[in-house]
Amino acid sequence: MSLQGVSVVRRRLDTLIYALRDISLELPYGLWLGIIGPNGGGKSTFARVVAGLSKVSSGQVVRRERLHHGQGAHVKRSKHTSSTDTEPLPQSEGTTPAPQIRVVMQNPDAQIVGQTVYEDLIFGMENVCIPPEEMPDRAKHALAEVGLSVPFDTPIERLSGGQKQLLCTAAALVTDPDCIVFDEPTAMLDPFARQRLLTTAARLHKSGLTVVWISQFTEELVYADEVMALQEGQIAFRGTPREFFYESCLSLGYLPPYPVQVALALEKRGLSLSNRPTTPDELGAALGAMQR
Ligand SMILES: Nc1ncnc2c1ncn2[C@@H]1O[C@H](COP(=O)(O)OP(=O)(O)OP(=O)(O)O)[C@@H](O)[C@H]1O
Repeated sequence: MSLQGVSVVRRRLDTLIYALRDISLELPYGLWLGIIGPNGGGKSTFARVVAGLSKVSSGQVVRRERLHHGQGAHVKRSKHTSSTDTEPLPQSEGTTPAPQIRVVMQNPDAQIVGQTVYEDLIFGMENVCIPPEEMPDRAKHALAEVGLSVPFDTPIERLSGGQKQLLCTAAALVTDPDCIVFDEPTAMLDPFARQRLLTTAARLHKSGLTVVWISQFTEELVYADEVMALQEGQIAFRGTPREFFYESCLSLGYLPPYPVQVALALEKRGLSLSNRPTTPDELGAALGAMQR
């Protein structure tokens, strides 16, 4: 998919504000795009545009179908001119289905609709007309994929916050999406549950899922192929996580991940680590190499 000069204008009382302003980028299949930005920076609006849940005020969203078994590519352009939001974009104009993009939001309770784990998974499948006989297998498979081993009939209120986010991810997976947009999915989780959700997403990404991961935590950006920082609806930075952490993070007002802070502190004392580590493992390897 690509966004070409996309702006989203919102009306607040008598003022028009740009929730997104002139955003152009490619989101190829298989990419992990990490997004960071302050409150009101435009992250959720971007998530909604990518998912086809928000109209754009100007510009184009071009949705390209994934190529399956030698089929020709099908390109779908959406141009919308309304400044209000929330009507789904028309998802398909031809015989080829539009790419499936699902969203996992910050608050699991706002998106879980079933009373039990299975009921919730069924709801998503009914929405996209999965044949009923396929549902139990798909549900079982999706739960296994996210590593949530609870019985189908588990009541939702028995799940922890972290388990609920895994269920939301499974509910997205049951429909076999091309892309999942995670909109600050760890904001309400403890560190253990955060890490578990992140590594689950990383595993799914390895098996081909396109991931858009929005977070206020810089250490969650290490998995990204590309990082985008949004400020006041505009792209303030685009590049690799390493470039972001070492070149732009601090100047944009974010504290880099701890291993980067250590490396920068060492750099200040004249000890440059050649690999510019971004993870504890990389930092350990760099320090280990210096000792030898
Ligand atoms: N439905 C709406 N009506 C009017 N203004 C809106 C609406 N949704 C978002 N905005 C405004 O658009 C701008 C971008 O909002 P958005 O929710 O996309 O930012 P965000 O980066 O996700 O913020 P947060 O981290 O607080 O969720 C903000 O100024 C916000 O107030």
